[in-house]
Amino acid sequence: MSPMPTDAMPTDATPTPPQPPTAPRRAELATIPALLRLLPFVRPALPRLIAGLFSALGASLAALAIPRVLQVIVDGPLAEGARTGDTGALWGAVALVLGLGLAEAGLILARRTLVMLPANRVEADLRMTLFRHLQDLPIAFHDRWSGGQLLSRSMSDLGLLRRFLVFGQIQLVVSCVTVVVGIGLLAATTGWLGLVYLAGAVPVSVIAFRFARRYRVVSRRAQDQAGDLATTVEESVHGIRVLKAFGRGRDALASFTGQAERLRTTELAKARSQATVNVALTAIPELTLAACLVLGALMVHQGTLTIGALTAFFATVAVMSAPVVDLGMTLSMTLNARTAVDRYFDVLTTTNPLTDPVDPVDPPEPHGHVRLRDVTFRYDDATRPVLDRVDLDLPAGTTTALVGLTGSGKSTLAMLIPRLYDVTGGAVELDGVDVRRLRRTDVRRTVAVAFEDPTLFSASVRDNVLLGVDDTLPGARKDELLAEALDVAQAQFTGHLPHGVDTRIGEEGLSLSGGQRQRLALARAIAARPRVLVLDDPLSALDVATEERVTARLREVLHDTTTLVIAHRPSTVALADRVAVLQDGRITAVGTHTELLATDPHYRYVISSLEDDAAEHGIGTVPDPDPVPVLPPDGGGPDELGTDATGARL
Ligand SMILES: Nc1ncnc2c1ncn2[C@@H]1O[C@H](COP(=O)(O)OP(=O)(O)OP(=O)(O)O)[C@@H](O)[C@H]1O
Repeated sequence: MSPMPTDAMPTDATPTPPQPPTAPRRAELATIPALLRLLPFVRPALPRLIAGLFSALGASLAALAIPRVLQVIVDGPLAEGARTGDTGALWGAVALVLGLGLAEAGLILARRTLVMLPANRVEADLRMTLFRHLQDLPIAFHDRWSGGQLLSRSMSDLGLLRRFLVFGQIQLVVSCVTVVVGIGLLAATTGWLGLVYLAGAVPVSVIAFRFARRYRVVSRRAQDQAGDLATTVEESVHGIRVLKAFGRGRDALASFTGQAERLRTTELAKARSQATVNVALTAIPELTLAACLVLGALMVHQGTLTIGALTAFFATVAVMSAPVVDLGMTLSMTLNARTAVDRYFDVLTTTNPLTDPVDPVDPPEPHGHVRLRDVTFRYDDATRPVLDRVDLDLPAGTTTALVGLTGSGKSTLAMLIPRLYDVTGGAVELDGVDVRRLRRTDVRRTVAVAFEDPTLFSASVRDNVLLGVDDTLPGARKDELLAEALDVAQAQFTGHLPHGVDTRIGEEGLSLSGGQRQRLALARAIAARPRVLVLDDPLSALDVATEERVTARLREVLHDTTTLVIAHRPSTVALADRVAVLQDGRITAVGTHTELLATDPHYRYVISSLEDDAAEHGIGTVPDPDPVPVLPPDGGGPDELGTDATGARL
């Protein structure tokens, strides 16, 4: 996830100016083509949605037929009854009106029933597709996109789309049909009166068009701001310990309040725009109606219109008034849905450059030989490469420690091996095959990683540790792997958890200490029984005694596994057969710890600074067989990585 936005951590309570959305955006389509992008998802639900649409149209036509029947009643049986006192024919007409009313109610019920279920299905499909795509997208994508933006796109935007499918789209079509048919009927049956009413449609259309243009912009802004706000909530909850420890709760609150205020302002602008259009859409038809009342009365008086026709005119206008008054709401729902579609497809159309090859190579019998050939790597938004023509050979079954100053690119190099990023030059090879020519599943079956910052999921210890284990293995074998991995990682504490290895841990489960979490992450990497193991400083949170026990057990089990261990503590170097030194993006030396101490001043310098750190924190160091004086590299001035000659960070 992207780093905390600057306005999430202000130094004072002054509201910061509106920020651009943290997520990239693309060129926009017009509303209808934009909404049609949903078609592949909506297609399975189309029969029911179309049936729902016809039900709604039927209900609308039944409503429009009632005024026609009223006209017939008023001009026929009612006028006849008033003259002759015979009301027999009236009851038949009343029964017809009742029948039409019941038909309208029944069709509305049918519409709701038909549309509700498929719309929920479409929403679920959209959500699952997005989640699958997010899982597939490379880390580089997640570096750029904030969590809140992805959360709001997969939750609130899809909720908007469901509401549009259930109500908005049908209402839009039905409103248009009702208004067009209604105006046609009025013009056909009442002549001038109908045309005067039609004249009111001109300002209504202009206002609706202008509203749509304005509302689209503000709707997009609101949905983006909601995503940014969700990011701030996520980061504040995630970083609650830091905020509390540094007493920055008030600042976080001020920042959150600023963002929430901006969202409120945008929502108010939305509501104001909608209210204005609603007033216009209510007032214009009412004014037109008043004019029609005067004209209608005159026409009846002149005998050019019957009372029945005038009654039917007003009854028809009553049926049409609801869609016209609701037009503002229907339009805003449509535009919100359109924004949601844009935001959804912003993510879904992001292509993954890190895909399986068209013609993958079947992996050879895995031995675990890793080779980085002339590897260059530059992050997308960086100006210069982190790794520059790196050559590193990790023979099968060997353990290599990677050592370098902070920021020298160790973690980056480690992430290239399981192909979490693709090299920008050169190649990473597994048993002689470029990892880009292998299926990603084959690469990740061969390579397992334990990161320094261990992520545990809201699941049992068992599920967390067996995450990388083949699902098809028999239960007894999985139990064996679990027990061995927990033993190697010295995670015996899991036996004392309330439900042992079935205890739920992670965000929604039991909280564990940093060292306990690290040991489970290490156990997870070991349980996968990979041919290649990448350990990114996996022991940093352990105390000296535990680290020693873990190191001893790791040495036993790693004897036939190719291991690259990133060492931030001198004692971690003890795990390795040999050490590779990373400096200024290049591997500058490879050898045993003793050889490098004797021959490589930069290595001595790095080890010395690691030892200083370790001493400061009271943790283990590598027993030095032959102490060598530490020389500062390159004359001892502060280097570009921000350390001084003593290795202290500046
Ligand atoms: N996602 C990213 N996007 C852009 N630059 C990045 C990204 N991740 C790391 N970097 C940059 O790449 C360089 C190397 O980072 P890396 O984490 O690989 O170093 P490291 O040697 O593992 O550091 P440390 O010892 O502190 O963990 C740093 O300058 C860092 O700022």
